[in-house]
Amino acid sequence: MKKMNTTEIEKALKTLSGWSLKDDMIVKSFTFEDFTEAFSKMTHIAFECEKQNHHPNWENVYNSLTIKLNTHDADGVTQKDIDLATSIEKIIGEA
Ligand SMILES: C[C@H](O)[C@H](O)[C@H]1CNC2=NC(N)=NC(=O)C2=N1
Repeated sequence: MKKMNTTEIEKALKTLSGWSLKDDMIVKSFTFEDFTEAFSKMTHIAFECEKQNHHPNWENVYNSLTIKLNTHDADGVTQKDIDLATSIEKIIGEA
């Protein structure tokens, strides 16, 4: 899949909320009520990642979660990252 340029990425990020471009990755941090909620969301996200065969770089510290997405083969951001970020937004928005 083709690596997107900065203009294309910034345009795509306008369809999402709170994601930014940093070091050739799209990044967002989330804060949850507690570790149980954070890990529950991570589990849900993990199943979606398997479906899409696209996986995050992420860091969880207690109730916080930082997700960074890129595409290894393209060495940058592709539509696959935008699609996964869109799915993650949906999952986080669910009760
Ligand atoms: C072989 C397999 O398709 C690849 O390693 C997949 C798996 N998950 C992936 N996840 C992410 N974020 N980027 C990739 O390029 C990627 N590639």
